Amino acid sequence: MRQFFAAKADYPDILLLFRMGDFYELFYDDARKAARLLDITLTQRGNSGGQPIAMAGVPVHAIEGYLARLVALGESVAICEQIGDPALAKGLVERKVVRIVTPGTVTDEALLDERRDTLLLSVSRGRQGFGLAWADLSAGRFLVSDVPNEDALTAELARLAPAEVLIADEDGWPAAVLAATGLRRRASWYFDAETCRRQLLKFFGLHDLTGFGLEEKPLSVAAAGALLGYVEETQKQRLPHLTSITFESADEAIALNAATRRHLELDARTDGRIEHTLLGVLDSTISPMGGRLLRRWLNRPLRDRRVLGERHHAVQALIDSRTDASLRESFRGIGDLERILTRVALRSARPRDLSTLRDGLRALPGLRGQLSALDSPRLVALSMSLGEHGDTAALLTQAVNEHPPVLLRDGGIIARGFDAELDELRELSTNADQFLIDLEAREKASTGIATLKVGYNRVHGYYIEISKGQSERAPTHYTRRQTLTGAERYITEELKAFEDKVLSARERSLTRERLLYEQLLDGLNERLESLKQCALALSELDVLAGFAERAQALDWACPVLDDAPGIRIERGRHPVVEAVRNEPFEPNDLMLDPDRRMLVITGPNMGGKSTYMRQNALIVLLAHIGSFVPAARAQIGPIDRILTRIGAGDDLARGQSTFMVEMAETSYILHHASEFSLVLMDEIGRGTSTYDGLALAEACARHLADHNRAYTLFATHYFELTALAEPGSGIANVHLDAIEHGDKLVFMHAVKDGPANRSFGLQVAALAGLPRRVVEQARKTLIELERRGEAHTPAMTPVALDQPQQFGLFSSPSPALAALEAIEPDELTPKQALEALYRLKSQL
Ligand SMILES: Nc1ncnc2c1ncn2[C@@H]1O[C@H](COP(=O)(O)OP(=O)(O)OP(=O)(O)O)[C@@H](O)[C@H]1O
Repeated sequence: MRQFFAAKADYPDILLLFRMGDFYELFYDDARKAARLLDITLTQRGNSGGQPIAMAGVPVHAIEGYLARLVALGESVAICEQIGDPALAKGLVERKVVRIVTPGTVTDEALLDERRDTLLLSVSRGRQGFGLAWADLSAGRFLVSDVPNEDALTAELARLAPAEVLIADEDGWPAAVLAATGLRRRASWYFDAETCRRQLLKFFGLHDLTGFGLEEKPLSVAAAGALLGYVEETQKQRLPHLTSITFESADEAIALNAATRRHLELDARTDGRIEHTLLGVLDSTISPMGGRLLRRWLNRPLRDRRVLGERHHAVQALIDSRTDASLRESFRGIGDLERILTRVALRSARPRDLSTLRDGLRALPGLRGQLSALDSPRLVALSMSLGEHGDTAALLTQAVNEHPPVLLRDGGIIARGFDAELDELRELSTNADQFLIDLEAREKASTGIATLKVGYNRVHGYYIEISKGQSERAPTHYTRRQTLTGAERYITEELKAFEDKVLSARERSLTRERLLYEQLLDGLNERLESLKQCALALSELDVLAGFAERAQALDWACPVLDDAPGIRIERGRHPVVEAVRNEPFEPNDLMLDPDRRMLVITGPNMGGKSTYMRQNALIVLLAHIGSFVPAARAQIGPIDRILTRIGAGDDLARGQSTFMVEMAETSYILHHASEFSLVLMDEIGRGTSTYDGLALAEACARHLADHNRAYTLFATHYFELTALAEPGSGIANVHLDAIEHGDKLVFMHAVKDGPANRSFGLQVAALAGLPRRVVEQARKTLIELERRGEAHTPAMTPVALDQPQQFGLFSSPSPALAALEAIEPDELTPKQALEALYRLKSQL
């Protein structure tokens, strides 16, 4: 226990797994926590200070599975191993923490999600905003950025979805930070900008940070330094694969906040699954690294139209030359080079990593050959980045067996003919039998003793055995080793030498093999940078070829991104709805420009309003990651943000009601939308009473049209809003329709100009299975309301809206009005008139 307490003292905040024979044991609170998290049995063992010690354990052979579960839950774990051979230890075997596994720093293949980056994020703060630094240790990527305010920080957290977040142990952090998984508080001094700067300079061996563009960025530097400190502390080894820091500027990307990502279901549905998301439809990449790059692209649509144009052009070139299919075929054998290279750098690469790397590099000449014929600047650049790597492939071909075993431990990795010494050692152990047969024959011949035998036993080793009767004839150079009842056993110089060689040969061959393996890793590490480049180029080619495949399979078109403001989409479709529907999808156009900035979309429930709005956002987004789009034609001017307010989901966990969430998201939109933003507003105002809702919806629509001047799609059930589309307002009406066929409703799903004239709410309710009696009752109430409403519903004008009580469906006449109606002015004296006026006033 003393040993345990000493180890635990260094890791008070994380679970300590303490190796005891075939188990890793946890004690006290760690045991209780692990028992809860892992559903393992909590037991007791011995006493400490009169109290029983709580204990829980997991078997050593199953550790990776348990670690994976803990890490997924955001837990960190220190692993305390037995050092040295317990059989040789005098007394207690020595133990030491050799490995710390944290959610954001894992690099073991078994603990990582193959198609998703695992990020460690560090956040610093100052008067100008927040600094961010994040690293994907499994890929050797290290990036920083800074954001001016809490909103932008929240958006970045949603984009990066880090597995672990480091912050200074201080108060007042924004809610989004505090809600992050794997949140770890570190002492504030870890975030000291000057110390961090020195730390970065030391780590990268630099004199200043200008090369990384970080000289004037103290917040980013603080975040990066704190991150690096944590990584060095937990990894307990050199990190040669972190070679630089990239500054990522927010202006380069189309801004998407957390709500927009959620509403558009880019790579996860609200329930966290990826089926029926944009990524689910879009991802046809072959390699895991391609899959990860695509996810990064999807979460960060770019604004640089030159880069995007090159991507579109590359996809078109792959389609035109029909190269995409064969290219994709070559990717099948390539594997996850990016993560393999990290394991090479961290020296945890397994034998099969090397054979996969070898096979990948062997495929390069073929790939480059396929690319060389293509006239696309991006593909040419990628082909260059692939590099040659012929010598590395040759080295690995010579060095590594075609099909090496899984583990280094048992040898058999290094190929024959690569190293003479290893070959000889292996020869010795495998050819021992033949040597002994030969030796026996030779000795028989030279001594003339026909019964002479060569044998082996574990205690005495090799021997030559001669029966008692013949032992007189043993030559003098035979040394007696053992006497049995019927025989004598001897050893000779030659046999002794052979014994030494053979017995140690296996041991020596394994040692030799390990040495050669290390040398091989050294060699690969010298070429790490260019190999990493190659892996990145392969990932991008995989994504682009995947785009080409999708474009053809799903009939998508190349979008045009140009300077002319506006969004013009012909025959656009919703990629996900189209993919999951059995019936054909009805394509729809969109036309927005500076004179037609807002569409008020009306139509029946289930008519397709939400689908239409989202499809346009997804088309804009797809165009900005370099993909083709589900439309016949798409021409898109500059876009800076996509903002959405769609559907209502209670955020009860954060103590916000449906309406509160709706208004908070709307407020964000009104504060952030510019004339280059695409805004989707779905049924704003429905979370409150009719008048409040209508008034809010109208005011928001006006603000967006007049003030933000954003491209806005505004779906609503308030027909009153259709009156906003006055000439010169920049607002137009479009609608979706349905037709009644007896009891049935047929939704047309086609977007037409002008406002809708009916909502079909009751019909849709009936379709949804509402009891007939309820629907009938609703129908009666509706007729009554419409009768009353007709008398009171004026056109939608700003003046009318200032007096909302005048046009609502539920308004009942005021007593003052009734009294006024009863007054006959001609029959009143001036005094009575004045009194009536006072009475009326009091009735208001
Ligand atoms: N263009 C289309 N072509 C074919 N089917 C469509 C189309 N648009 C929508 N749909 C189908 O209609 C369903 C309802 O669409 P959506 O949710 O967009 O309607 P809505 O008008 O927003 O309804 P509500 O007002 O009730 O929210 C979708 O799930 C989809 O299956």
